[in-house]
Amino acid sequence: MSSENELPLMNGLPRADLPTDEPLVLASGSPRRAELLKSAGYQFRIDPASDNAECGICSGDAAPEFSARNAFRKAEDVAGRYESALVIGADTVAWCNGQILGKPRDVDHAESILRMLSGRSHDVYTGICVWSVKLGKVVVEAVRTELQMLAISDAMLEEHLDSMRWEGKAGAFGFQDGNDWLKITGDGSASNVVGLPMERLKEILEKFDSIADPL
Ligand SMILES: Cc1cn([C@H]2C[C@H](O)[C@@H](COP(=O)(O)OP(=O)(O)OP(=O)(O)O)O2)c(=O)[nH]c1=O
Repeated sequence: MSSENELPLMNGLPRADLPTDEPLVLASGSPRRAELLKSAGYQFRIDPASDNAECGICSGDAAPEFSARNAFRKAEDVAGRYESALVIGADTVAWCNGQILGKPRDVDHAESILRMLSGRSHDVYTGICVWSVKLGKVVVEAVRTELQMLAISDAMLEEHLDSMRWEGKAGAFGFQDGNDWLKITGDGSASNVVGLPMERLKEILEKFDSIADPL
């Protein structure tokens, strides 16, 4: 087990009964999402969406719409593989100063993202899509968590970049990595920052029949 899995935010995660008898499928290759679902006690299989299911960042996109759209597209891609499945798609981005900050392309990109976030308040949005193939119904939305990044010194930045903990993570940081320069402000969800809003997922599953839209 990695140290990421031992963080308190992975404990006591809420879980709901599924709204249909379909098998639960996580349409994501993110190890964090799998860990969150597993820690909450869900039984599921992992079947990541194809890389081309996601659309890239276009100018004018805002993070809530962008993350919800990509969560939908990932779920749609995977739902097409099943006769019966309750598919969860998700997409996480940081949002600062009107810019969407996704996963860094390389270390230079990670550095420029972190220099932008340093000392600033910003948001993390996770788009979530729950798709019932059998019912032909879907819920798609975006959940926001507000964070404050303290000013990071050059030495802290260098240590973080050298550690490679930025890799594959939106905003070039892992909240779960326990950096003391990152704080959630307000009552936002930590699991949302790490890739799946577990509290909202529980509500979506509980209310699925009444809130899901027909496809
Ligand atoms: C902000 C933040 C993001 N992340 C991760 C969650 C996601 O894995 C990743 C954002 O990339 P995503 O494109 O949302 O997901 P992914 O590429 O990892 O997986 P898939 O497309 O198959 O669903 O950043 C953290 O682990 N910690 C954090 O604090």
